[in-house]
Amino acid sequence: MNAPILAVRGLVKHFGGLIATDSVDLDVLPGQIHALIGPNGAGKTTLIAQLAGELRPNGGSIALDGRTIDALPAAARVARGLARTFQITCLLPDCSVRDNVAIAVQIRQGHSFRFLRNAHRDEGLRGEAETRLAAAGLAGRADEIVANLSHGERKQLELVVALATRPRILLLDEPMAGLGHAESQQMIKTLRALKKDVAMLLVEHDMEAVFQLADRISVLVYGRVIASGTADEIRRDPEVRKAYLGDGDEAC
Ligand SMILES: Nc1ncnc2c1ncn2[C@@H]1O[C@H](COP(=O)(O)OP(=O)(O)OP(=O)(O)O)[C@@H](O)[C@H]1O
Repeated sequence: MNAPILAVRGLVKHFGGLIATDSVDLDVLPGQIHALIGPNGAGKTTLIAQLAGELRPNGGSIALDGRTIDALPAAARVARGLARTFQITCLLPDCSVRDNVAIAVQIRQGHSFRFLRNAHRDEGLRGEAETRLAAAGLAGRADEIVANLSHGERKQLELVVALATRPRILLLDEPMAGLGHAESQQMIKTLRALKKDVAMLLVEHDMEAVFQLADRISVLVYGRVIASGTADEIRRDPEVRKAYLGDGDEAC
C-alpha cells in the first residue's frame, strides 16, 4: 500500500464540554479521493479546520508526507502542499478572475503581499492564470470581476485558485453546495480528472457525488469515525445505515 499523503492520528477537539473531534484516525492515500460524510454537526468542518491549521486541536497529530505539521500555521501548510477550498475569504471580489488566479500563483512563488498589485502586468503570471482558467472552462470569464460571477463559476474559480498553489492534497468543504445538476456533473468531472495528481479529502452532503467520486469513505457521527471503507462497504455497513444513511442510501 502507498504511504498516506495525509495521516491523522488520535485527533481530539473540545468546545467546552462538547467533543467535536473524538480520537479521529484518518489516512488519505495518493491518487485517491477520500470522502468524509456524516450528519449536520458531526464535526466535518471542525476536522477540516484543524487539518488546515485554522483551529488548534486539543490532542493527536497530523502528518503530511510522513512529517508532522502540528506546529505549522496555515500558510506554512499551504507551502508544504496542503490547500483547502470553498472558504468565504478565498476570492477577492473586486479583482478580475485572472488576477485572483495570478495572485495565488504569486503566493506560491513566495512573493509578499506588497508586490501582489503588479500581478496583472506580469506576462508569465497572466499566461499560467489563463492556462488554468481555460482548463476549468473559465477562459471567457478572465476579465470579469469576481463579484459578477455566478455561484457555480465561483465554485470553479475557488478550485482553480487552490490548484494554483500546486497542492499535493486538497481539502474540499462541500464543493457541490448550491450547484445545479449540470454544474455538479461538471465539478465531478473536474475532480475526477484531478485526482491522479492531487489527493483529496472531500466533505460533501451530496451522496450521489460522494458515491460517484470517492475511493474511500469515512463516516463521522458525533465527532467519531464510526466506519471507513470503500463505497460498497459503507453502503452495506449496518451501523452506518442506522446512524446516517437510513434504509434507502439517502443523505440525512
Ligand atoms: N467555534 C465553535 N464553538 C463551539 N462549538 C462549535 C464551534 N464550531 C463548531 N461547534 C460545534 O461542534 C460540532 C461540530 O460542528 P461542525 O460545524 O464541525 O459540524 P459539521 O459536520 O461540519 O456540520 P455541517 O454538516 O452542518 O456543516 C457542532 O455541535 C457545532 O455546534
